[in-house]
Amino acid sequence: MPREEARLREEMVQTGAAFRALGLAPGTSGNLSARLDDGWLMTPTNVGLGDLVAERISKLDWDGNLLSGDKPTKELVLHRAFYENRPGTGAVVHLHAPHAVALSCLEGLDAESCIAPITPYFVMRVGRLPLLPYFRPGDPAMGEAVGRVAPRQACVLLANHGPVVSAGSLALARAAMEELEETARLALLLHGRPVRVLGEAEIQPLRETFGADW
Ligand SMILES: O=C(O)[C@@H](O)C(=O)COP(=O)(O)O
Ligand SMILES: [Zn+2]
Repeated sequence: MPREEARLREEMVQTGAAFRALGLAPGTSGNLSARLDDGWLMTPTNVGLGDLVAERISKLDWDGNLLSGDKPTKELVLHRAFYENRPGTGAVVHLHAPHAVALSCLEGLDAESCIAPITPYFVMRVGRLPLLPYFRPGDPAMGEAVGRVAPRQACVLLANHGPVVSAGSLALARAAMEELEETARLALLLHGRPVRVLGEAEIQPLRETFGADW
């Protein structure tokens, strides 16, 4: 096995365990993927992210055919939507992180960006967070909807389901996901209160300096 593939498998195991330890991956929810030179690694379906085994992680070719490992996540279409529509995507993470899931169940969210720019770090790590409609998990239509926004947005929130984050690497996707969850917690804490959000003049230099995915 190529050294980079072996390294990525280990990184997926460690990342899954970290999400579980943080309480962001309850039960068998959530899935991770990472890009290889000749396809993708994806977490198997129905396996807790805290219980991943490196050799059993699914390896797929660019057509989505299983090359080795266990049956892949049912959200294959969701992950592919980012890889195929967002150049530079090196990893995709979907979790049922509790505050982000709670937020995804609220009525009346701004579908263009359902968390306001309340802190600079959210702007730098996540940027805008479009809310997509509810889809049954694994629904190919969800992949199509994600594919339409992926060229412009690195992260989305699926209504009544949870967040999906793409980034250049698994480490960056993890950082963005943790920031998204923390900001969702803050947004819920602040819900119903008058909130000062960052203005365009404050956001612009953050975009320029950190190249967030806007
Ligand atoms: O919500 C779902 O069913 C999936 O999105 C999920 O989080 C876990 O599915 P698998 O990756 O197929 O286990
Ligand atoms: Zn899910």
